[in-house]
Amino acid sequence: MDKDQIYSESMANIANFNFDAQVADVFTDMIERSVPGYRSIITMIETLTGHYALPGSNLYDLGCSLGAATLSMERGLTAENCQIIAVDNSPAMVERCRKAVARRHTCAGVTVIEGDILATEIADASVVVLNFTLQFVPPEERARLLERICAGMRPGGVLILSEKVVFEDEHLDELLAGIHHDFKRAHGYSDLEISQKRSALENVLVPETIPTHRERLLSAGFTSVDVWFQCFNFMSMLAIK
Ligand SMILES: Nc1ncnc2c1ncn2[C@@H]1O[C@H](C[S@+](CC[C@H]([NH3+])C(=O)[O-])CC(=O)[O-])[C@@H](O)[C@H]1O
Ligand SMILES: O=C(O)C(=O)Cc1ccccc1
Repeated sequence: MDKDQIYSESMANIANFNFDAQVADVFTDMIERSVPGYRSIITMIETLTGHYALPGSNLYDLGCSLGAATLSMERGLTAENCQIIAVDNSPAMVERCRKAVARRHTCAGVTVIEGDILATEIADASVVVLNFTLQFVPPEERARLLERICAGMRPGGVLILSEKVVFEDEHLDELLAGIHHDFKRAHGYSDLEISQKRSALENVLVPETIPTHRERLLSAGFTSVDVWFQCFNFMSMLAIK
């Protein structure tokens, strides 16, 4: 696995973060060293898929990157005749995701689509995964996307929504952001790398509070919503239709 060193040298201008080939090449290393609990969430998506997937339904991985959640869904799937649809709008990610899926010969029912999740039809779904993707969608588009996802789901289906979050309590917010930086330092990132990446993510990754996510999911039509995993300022919610 290639090591993420994208922000290791001092940069005069820091461009907005984007999912290009340079990021795609190191993405697994980057996300594992940057997101506390990422591996646990990926593993649990397997268990959750086993529990919620309904026979003959569709399963979606929206913003699939290299397909880590897609492959986890595929491993956990026991229901018959399901289709897994993985979508990402980064050509570099999609190209690598297709290769990863092709390497697993059990992945007959997986389709990888290069496209915008804001324009992807969601139909007859029992499991939908937004694993650290909604945070990159413009805030004003988020409610409409969640409404469309809910409308395209079967009753009893689940949306797994993982996000970086902020906290209303300013002291707690600073504390958990600081602990996240400690986590990154402990995983080999320098203060320069951490601060340059923070600048690149400004206005690109827009985190919200847990109550904002909960209320919007309920307004979108989900009946039961709660956090099932949290590590510092990263969490994952279940929203059941
Ligand atoms: N509008 C959009 N349409 C399609 N894709 C999008 C859009 N906006 C962003 N993306 C894609 O969403 C992904 C977000 S990464 C997901 C990790 C993965 N889920 C994982 O479980 O490893 C999270 C992170 O980097 O923190 C990128 O691949 C973008 O190209
Ligand atoms: O690195 C960070 O500070 C993050 O917030 C997580 C992240 C992980 C991978 C790509 C973009 C953001």
